[in-house]
Amino acid sequence: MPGFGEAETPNGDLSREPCRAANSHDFQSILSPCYPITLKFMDVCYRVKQENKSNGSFKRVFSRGPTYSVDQRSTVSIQERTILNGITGMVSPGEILAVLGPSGSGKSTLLNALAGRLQGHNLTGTVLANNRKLSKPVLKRTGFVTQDDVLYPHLTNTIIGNTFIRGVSGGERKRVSIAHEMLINPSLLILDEPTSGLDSTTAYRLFSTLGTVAEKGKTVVTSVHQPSSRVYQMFDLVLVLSEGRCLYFGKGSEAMSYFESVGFSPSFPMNPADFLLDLANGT
Ligand SMILES: Nc1ncnc2c1ncn2[C@@H]1O[C@H](COP(=O)(O)OP(=O)(O)OP(=O)(O)O)[C@@H](O)[C@H]1O
Repeated sequence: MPGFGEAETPNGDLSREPCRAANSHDFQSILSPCYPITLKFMDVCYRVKQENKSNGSFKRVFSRGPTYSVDQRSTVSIQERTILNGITGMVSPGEILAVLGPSGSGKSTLLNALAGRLQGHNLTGTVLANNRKLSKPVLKRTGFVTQDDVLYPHLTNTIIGNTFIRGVSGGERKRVSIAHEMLINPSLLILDEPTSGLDSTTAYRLFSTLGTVAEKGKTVVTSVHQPSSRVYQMFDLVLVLSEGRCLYFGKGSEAMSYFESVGFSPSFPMNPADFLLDLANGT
């Protein structure tokens, strides 16, 4: 597994020669294919303001003709909701970081924050690539595969299609989206639910491919809903989210022993991912 500063040669081999861009920060070298990215994120929080409409009592109004009601005390209050709460972690070239958590726990929001896709004062905390704030050249070296298949749905004459325009299956479209992002030879590849719509064998194959991608010195961050145990063991690092908070960040292989040490262990052998999701769901 390559460490920071190890470079990929043009033929795809990993060399021990330090990557020039890791040591200098000139614009040209940052765009070269051998630029390895270590991603650090500290105390990432994302808050949104939400409108809460509450209807008070209704007054029945009687007049000639039909009876109708008037909303007398309809109020609108603005409430702040915390989607991500103090998320901290790090992932290096050659590693796969998997973000696990129940639906609505904040996985997509975190990936968007790490990919520099969330801006404004709603987002606080720090996201660094090689100890520097995310810059345009770094973002150009970042591939992002969204949860939805957004690849060319408007081009009705492609064989890709979308939900309504059948070309290829959803899973195949997903893989085309991933291949599309791989074309830019990203140093950092972020994938939101890449295995949704895939059967477990295909999901396993996909993660095997991502493992090969990581071995070439890329940094891979992915959210995943319900990985099988053989997929789980491919994750170097795991970050478990529950209602926007981090339940666990560390090596995937050490998650079970960590929870056992704090008094949580399954009563029978089970897929670590299932156990972690149960914990995140509070069951
Ligand atoms: N801009 C926003 N405004 C209001 N609510 C938001 C916003 N962004 C995210 N949320 C809410 O934050 C929560 C987390 O959303 P997010 O999509 O990150 O969850 P998730 O873990 O990826 O879910 P899923 O697995 O279902 O995709 C959800 O309840 C979502 O509705």
